[in-house]
Amino acid sequence: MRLVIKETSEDVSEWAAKYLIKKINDFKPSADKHFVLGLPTGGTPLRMYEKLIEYYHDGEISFKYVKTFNMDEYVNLPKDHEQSYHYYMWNNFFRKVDIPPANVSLLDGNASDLDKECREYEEKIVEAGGIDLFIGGIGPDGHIAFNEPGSSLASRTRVKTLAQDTIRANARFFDDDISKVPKKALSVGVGTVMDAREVMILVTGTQKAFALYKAVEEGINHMWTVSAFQQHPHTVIVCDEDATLELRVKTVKYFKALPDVVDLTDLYSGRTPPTRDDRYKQTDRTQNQKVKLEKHKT
Ligand SMILES: N[C@@H]1[C@@H](O)[C@H](O)[C@@H](COP(=O)(O)O)O[C@@H]1O
Repeated sequence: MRLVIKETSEDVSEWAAKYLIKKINDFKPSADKHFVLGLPTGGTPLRMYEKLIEYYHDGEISFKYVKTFNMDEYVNLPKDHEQSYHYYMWNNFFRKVDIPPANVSLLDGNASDLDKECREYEEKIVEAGGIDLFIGGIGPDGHIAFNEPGSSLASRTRVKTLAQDTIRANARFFDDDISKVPKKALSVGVGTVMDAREVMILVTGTQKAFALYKAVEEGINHMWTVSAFQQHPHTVIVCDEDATLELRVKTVKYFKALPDVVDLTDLYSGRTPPTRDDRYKQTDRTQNQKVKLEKHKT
């Protein structure tokens, strides 16, 4: 396991976005060789998605040959409900990049046979060739996806009843009304994520500090399901300073002293990254060219 400690949550998002871009670009995906990506929802990865969209507009990354599998979805929440993970993913990411809709897989929490839905999801992952990189976040109780404390560390995709802590934590998305939070969800299992070739977990904020300590410094324990990744050969946890508050100084110093997991400074191949203003200018230029062409035609 590698722990990458960045100063702020903004730096975590930037690092995670660049890391993913490097992984996809190094993979050189094509029509017959898709990069298969596991994706999370929640507040933590939101800024990473925004950055990926910006890099997509800058021409640094394409998702044309990427297939995605999301971690989880609430049961019985309509897909177009603002808090459904379908809504989150389409509105915060998918429809803003060039991923073909057919390449997107999300669990259907409204399926008539939920067990069948989960079984087929696992089969679909296998058919896609397995997941190259699974990105995840964690709950304050150390759960990954919806693998609540006590979940089997060998679990596969299935229906999960949410823990009271999770319902409470997610009430912020449902008008702070606990009664509105769905009580069940479909979730990939810990075993499903463990099967990925690589796992990247994002952890930010003091509210996650105890979970990070359990994940890194204590033993593997099904009461803190993220701790399972100590046994994964390629896990990188990216966290901010706030999330390290419960770690020993020794642990923090050790990980900070390690050389970078990968050099991400070459994303722009030595060029200066375009600023937001540059991007707007580019858009203006494209629009102006279109107007000129139209005028030329008439
Ligand atoms: N099922 C999701 C998890 O996949 C997510 O990691 C967690 C943390 O969310 P946040 O990033 O908003 O703290 O929330 C939910 O429980």
